Amino acid sequence: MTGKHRIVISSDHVGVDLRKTVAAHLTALGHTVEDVGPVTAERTDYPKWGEKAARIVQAGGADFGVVICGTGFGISLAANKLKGIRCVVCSEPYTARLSRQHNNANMLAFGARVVGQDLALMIVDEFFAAEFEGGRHAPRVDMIGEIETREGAG
Ligand SMILES: O=C(CO)[C@H](O)[C@H](O)[C@H](O)COP(=O)(O)O
Repeated sequence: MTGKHRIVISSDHVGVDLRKTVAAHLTALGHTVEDVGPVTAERTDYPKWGEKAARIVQAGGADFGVVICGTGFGISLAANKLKGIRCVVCSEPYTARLSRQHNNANMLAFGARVVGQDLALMIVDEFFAAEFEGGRHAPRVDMIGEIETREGAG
């Protein structure tokens, strides 16, 4: 999946400013960005924003999701509750690239209290420039889906 993507982005209250910066950056790069909020930085709860973006990715309404909270942890944990979502927390570009190449991550999370704006944009650029390599990595990613299936049936 090279080139331009459909990307949904959300945050909690901590990530609002960084989310708007990242959304503008991705739009300027030619991606189609759906910013699902929140609009203001009024205190809110990260699980609902992680779920909101993840449901859109899961339903095929976006190719990828970007979610931002204070650390990236809470909002990624919520997103990863949905079957088919592989949301990774990245605080630097190397793991962002590898998460696409090896893990076929379909959502990227980071913390607005962890990374600054410049580093966040480097992380995003690396994530969206990389492609899943398939090969030996494909059955491992499939195994994650099989765990989800077994868990759902249990
Ligand atoms: O990082 C987060 C969750 O993993 C959140 O963005 C918040 O920073 C954290 O939950 C603290 O919330 P607060 O109401 O801003 O203190």
